[in-house]
Amino acid sequence: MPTEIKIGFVGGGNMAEAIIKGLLAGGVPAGNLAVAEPLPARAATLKERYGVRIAADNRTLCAGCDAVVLAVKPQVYGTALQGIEASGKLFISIMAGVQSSALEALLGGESRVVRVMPNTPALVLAGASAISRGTLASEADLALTRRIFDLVGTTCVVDEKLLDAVTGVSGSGPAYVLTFIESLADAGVKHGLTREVATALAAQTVLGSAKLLLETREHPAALKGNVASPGGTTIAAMHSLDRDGFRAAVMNAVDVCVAKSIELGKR
Ligand SMILES: NC(=O)C1=CN([C@@H]2O[C@H](COP(=O)(O)OP(=O)(O)OC[C@H]3O[C@@H](n4cnc5c(N)ncnc54)[C@H](O)[C@@H]3O)[C@@H](O)[C@H]2O)C=CC1
Ligand SMILES: O=C(O)[C@@H]1CCC=N1
Repeated sequence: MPTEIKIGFVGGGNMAEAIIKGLLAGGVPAGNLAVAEPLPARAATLKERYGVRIAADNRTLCAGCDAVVLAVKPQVYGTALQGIEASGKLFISIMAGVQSSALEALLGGESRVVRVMPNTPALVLAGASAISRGTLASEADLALTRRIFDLVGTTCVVDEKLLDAVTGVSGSGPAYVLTFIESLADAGVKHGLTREVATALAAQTVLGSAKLLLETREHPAALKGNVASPGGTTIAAMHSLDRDGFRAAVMNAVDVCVAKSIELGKR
């Protein structure tokens, strides 16, 4: 990561904080990072925790940066970017749904836009991000964006049309997985475990299963088969999950999430 690059964040919420943490861990000096955040208490927290500069407003922020991360909610980006001078900068949007063409049209000029769909495990440097480049961004812009997001987890490059699917799988995915962990822990409590023990067992089971899958590169069904002994406990549980529509529930949730991402992009 070039340490001289100045990176600004429009919006200093959860995802901005995650990326800031990664950049600092990757050796970018705090003095080269700036945030424009309208909530004074939140801005003060970011300054105190990370030593980043706080810009007076979005225009001032953008004027002093080489790359600008758009980390506001999709519903407010129109007002957040009013009067911003786009030329000569890279805009990295992490907003769900918002197309690079819409940003290019709003920013005007030769605006270089790269889109990223990260996720909240970036906060502990274990995120998964998919990246795609707008029409005016260069290969170097894509490479720089990838280097930034490599600092907070894994990255891949996809066609922009697939970013809604990415949102359905990994962008929103932590919420599904955490609900699964919560349910598994609830079941443990129902059967007599303490909340603390049940949650620790459930969370480690998800972490360990993911690690097993990523390290062996086997198909999940094959690894699942290794758990299920003939006539044993697991296959009885799997039958119950299938009867209750577990897989369909997950796929339906992703359908709804993808549709919502597409809808956000049409506003
Ligand atoms: N939270 C998540 O899991 C993920 C979120 N995203 C995307 O990241 C973006 C940010 O999400 P979060 O960090 O979760 O939201 P957040 O609500 O934590 O942060 C947004 C921040 O923007 C600030 N803000 C509001 N209006 C502003 C304005 N006009 N100018 C500058 N700042 C303004 C808010 O005060 C807030 O601190 C969203 O567009 C979302 O689609 C993408 C992937 C995952
Ligand atoms: O819920 C949302 O809209 C954002 C985008 C992906 C995760 N959170």
